[in-house]
Amino acid sequence: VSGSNAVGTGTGVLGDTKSLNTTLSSGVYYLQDNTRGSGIFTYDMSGYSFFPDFFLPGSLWKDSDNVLNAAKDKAAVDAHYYAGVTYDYYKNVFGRNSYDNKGAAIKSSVHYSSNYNNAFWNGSQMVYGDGDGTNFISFSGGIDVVGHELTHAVTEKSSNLVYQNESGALNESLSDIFGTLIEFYNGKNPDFEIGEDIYTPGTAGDALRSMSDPTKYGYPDNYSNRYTGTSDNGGVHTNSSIINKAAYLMSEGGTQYGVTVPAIGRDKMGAIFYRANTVYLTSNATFSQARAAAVQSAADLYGAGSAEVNAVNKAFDAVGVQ
Ligand SMILES: O=C(O)[C@H](CCc1ccccc1)CC1(C(=O)N[C@@H](Cc2c[nH]c3ccccc23)C(=O)O)CCCC1
Ligand SMILES: [Ca+2]
Ligand SMILES: [Ca+2]
Ligand SMILES: [Zn+2]
Repeated sequence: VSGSNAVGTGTGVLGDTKSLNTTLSSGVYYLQDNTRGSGIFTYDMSGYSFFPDFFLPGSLWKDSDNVLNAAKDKAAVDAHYYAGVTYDYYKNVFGRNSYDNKGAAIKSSVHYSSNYNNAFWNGSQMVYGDGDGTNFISFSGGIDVVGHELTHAVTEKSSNLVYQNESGALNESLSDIFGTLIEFYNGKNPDFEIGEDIYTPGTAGDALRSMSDPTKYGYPDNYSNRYTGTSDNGGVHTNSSIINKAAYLMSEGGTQYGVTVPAIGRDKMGAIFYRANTVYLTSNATFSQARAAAVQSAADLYGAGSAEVNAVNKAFDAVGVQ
């Protein structure tokens, strides 16, 4: 909508208060943030569940008084706010202006379908379900989930890794890696777990995946244990854990299968994977090619004989990827 910039307040999925960039138009406030790129727009799908995709994005979220503290507001508040944090991360850390580096408008829809236990990037926008309330709560309540989804858009505009088999697992891992780095950038209860804030509200301390110990949830932490079947596009959400573990080891250090990896920290790990995604990886990249891309990226950034290059090699050794 066309109108004037406003700042509202809202309550998020976890009950936390945050300020929101909104737009005032004809006496109505909209979740339209004009301060970032071509804007961040958050829409309402109202739980409509009959062929919902046909109705995306839904209607631009409107509010009467710029105070979004009702129960149905929470998912919209977090989708809007965390999209802004994700925009800020890519802009401030890598100088990237939105997911296309050309300031593309960022669109999110919440209350997708009914009891929808997932979230996704559909090629044009982010879409969030509310969960069934037992297995999941509203997916936009997880900043690592929001960062994960928007990173699919970054990857699409960069390496464009094909969403199946090893390239698909790399695609998935990049989304978990940057979803996590965005969670650390935001600074609230950051961890190397995925989806912990929106998974099983009745159970504390669990998550969808763990980058620090994928085996906690039955996922592989080495190439020899990779899934080679066809479900989930060839196990893209399973084999991603192998690369996730390598990224974790690079960042935090550690030893597995007799290989010790020295820590280089989150920021350098992020810089290496960002350069790999935007400069070296091609759409059909294998895990082995990802190792080469990460090594080359580290060499470009820190020098051929650097401790960073050594850490990258050791990390991929530790997960059995040559
Ligand atoms: O973006 C993605 O990779 C996932 C998108 C999945 C999807 C793809 C196509 C159409 C609909 C949904 C969504 C997320 C995901 O990892 N989903 C996993 C785990 C999962 C979420 N809800 C589930 C319900 C049942 C089983 C598994 C799941 C999956 O779809 O496998 C990413 C972060 C959290 C949710
Ligand atoms: Ca997390
Ligand atoms: Ca839980
Ligand atoms: Zn994903």
